[in-house]
Amino acid sequence: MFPISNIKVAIIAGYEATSQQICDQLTALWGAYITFIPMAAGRYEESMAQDVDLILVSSHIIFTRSSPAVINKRTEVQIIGRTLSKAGWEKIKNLPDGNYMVVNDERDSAVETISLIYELGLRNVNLLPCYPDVPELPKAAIAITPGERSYVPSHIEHVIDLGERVVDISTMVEMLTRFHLLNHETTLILNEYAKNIVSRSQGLQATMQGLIHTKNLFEETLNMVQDGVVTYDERGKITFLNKVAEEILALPFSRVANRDIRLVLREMRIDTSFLDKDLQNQLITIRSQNILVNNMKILSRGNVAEGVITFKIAKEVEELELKLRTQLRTNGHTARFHFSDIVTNSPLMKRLVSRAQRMAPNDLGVLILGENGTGKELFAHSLHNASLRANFPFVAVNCSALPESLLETELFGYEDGAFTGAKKGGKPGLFEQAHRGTIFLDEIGDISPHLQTRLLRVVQQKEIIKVGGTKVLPVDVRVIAATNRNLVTMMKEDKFREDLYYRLKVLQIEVPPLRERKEDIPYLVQHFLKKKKVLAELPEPIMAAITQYQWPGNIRELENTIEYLSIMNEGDLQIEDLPFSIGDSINQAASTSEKTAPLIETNDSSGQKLVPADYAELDVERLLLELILEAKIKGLHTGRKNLIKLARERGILLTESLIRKQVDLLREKGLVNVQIGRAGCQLTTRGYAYIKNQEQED
Ligand SMILES: Nc1ncnc2c1ncn2[C@@H]1O[C@H](COP(=O)(O)OP(=O)(O)OP(=O)(O)O)[C@@H](O)[C@H]1O
Repeated sequence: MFPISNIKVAIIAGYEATSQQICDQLTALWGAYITFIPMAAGRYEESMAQDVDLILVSSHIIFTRSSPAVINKRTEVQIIGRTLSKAGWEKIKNLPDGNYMVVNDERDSAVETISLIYELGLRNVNLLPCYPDVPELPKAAIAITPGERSYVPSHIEHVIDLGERVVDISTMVEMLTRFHLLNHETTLILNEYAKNIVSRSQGLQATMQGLIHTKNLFEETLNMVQDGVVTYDERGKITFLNKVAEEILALPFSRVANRDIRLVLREMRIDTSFLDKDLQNQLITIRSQNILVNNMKILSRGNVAEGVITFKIAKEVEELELKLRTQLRTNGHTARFHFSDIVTNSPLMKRLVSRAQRMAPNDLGVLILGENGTGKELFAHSLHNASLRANFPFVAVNCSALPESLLETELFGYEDGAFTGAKKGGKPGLFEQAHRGTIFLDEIGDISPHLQTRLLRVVQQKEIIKVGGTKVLPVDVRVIAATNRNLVTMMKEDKFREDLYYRLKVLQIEVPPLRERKEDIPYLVQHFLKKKKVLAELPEPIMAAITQYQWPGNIRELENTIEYLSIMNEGDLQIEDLPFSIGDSINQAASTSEKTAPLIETNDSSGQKLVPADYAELDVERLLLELILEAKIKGLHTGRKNLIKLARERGILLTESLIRKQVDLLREKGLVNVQIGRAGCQLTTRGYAYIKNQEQED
């Protein structure tokens, strides 16, 4: 354990009694911070033998009397300034003109007291020194003495006792500053003390108050910081500990103030090697707690470095990180599905689900293969939710959705200033955001060779380097990848890295297409109808058509079809209400067996006869522009499917290929804009004008 106070100060005065008296005064004020050792002038050696941090001498005279040989050159020496108490000063401050003897235990002390009284402002009196072996007693009827009544000549009847001289404020401030003890608490003590003494240096006191205020403000601010902060000076002496640092080290600042930082840490069995360099976030152990430590040197005075150490409790950082990750999960990085969401009636699929359930708690990578829309993502979500990482983020990335450079910065993040326009402070990548969770790399077969190489590093070494950075960041992420492409063929064609393939496919799941598990179709239809809550079941002919269809878009296509039928439903669903592709394929199947059958010729729900449009008679250009406008007004997507549906409502049958061709022509004429993706086509200003003109002509 540390002693109550580690700072030792020797007090040397002409007489032991005087040094004891000064010692008592100072101990009463600062005993909690400093140990004072009283010494008589004749016993310097003894005091020097003690390893003290400072020697306080009662006057210049005592200092010059001591033999230089006995003054330890390394120990600092400070002269004690003394003054009068307010009560003592009150007794003399209005004395009338005249002679007064000033009595003390020795000549030097008497002279000192005289100069003090003059300095404090009593100038109208004539003060004469008087001490035990004075050659000639001064001619005065009144004696003034600072607590040394016993030396007053016996014939003097009128004695003014000023009381013991007291240590001046400036001496206290100098001593406290030397030991970095000037803080809020010590300032309060100083202020109280100042009320009862006459200060010899009023100006200095005011300046000091200002400095103390600034310092207190600074320290209060550091006490509000949530990290532990320790500062030390160029000699390695501790100059400040904020409250958090006191808690982490379980040490009050007063016990370590001005002590060597290395010694203090070593006494606590803390590895001090971090003090030799500037470092960030090194993990050390303090009192069985994992602490992240930062050490920074500050060149504030010439070339000598002072230092600042900050401590963070690693658990708190982890908790914060966890909070951030929980937040991330609520911000979208979360797995929505569980194995129980996989609807199936196929023995093949049931076996697959049970295999996947066994893979889930294992931390190995999983490669999911299968055509588009077969449910690969559903499996990835379910694997994560059934794993030990379920409480951490699930980050899904579609590798084919972004251009290479963007995908790279999304995945790995970038450092501050990595490229023009890079966000200040850099950006964390998705791998970082998935830390302790799972990253799902969908369409992995679409990534470039360069990214394949970068990915290999993460999968192999579990570490990333940000774009434009050099720092290696460890990440703890499980990788689940999926693709509809044939990676084995791609490897043979040198389009996919073999080492990456084998790393990814430690565990493999192959989701069969819907046409290979037809028994799932009615089951899934029922499931999606229930979800839509519009229809209880589908009419038999539609159900038959759906079961017959090959479903190239698999479950996604089936789900969309059910959604489409729910919208189309007006109580009497017909086969022609099926999306064109399905109806088309059924008809194609029919036409191969019955070559004479018309493309589509039936009644729709309104009893209107639908026939393929006679395009020669139709202003297809105008029709399409109107349909696009109508879709826009109805808030529908302007894709081909909706345009076909709207045309049907007008009793006109359009084919997808006709629409595609026609839209191309309209675009060339500047009447429509075609946007890539799901945005579909939009009328241009010219397109609107065209319709308007046509209407006017009509
Ligand atoms: N067995 C199933 N039970 C219920 N819904 C399913 C099932 N399989 C797939 N789905 C649904 O079908 C849609 C497509 O599934 P998912 O996105 O998982 O397929 P995918 O194979 O990842 O597709 P892609 O390769 O195009 O990314 C989703 O809405 C999903 O919820």
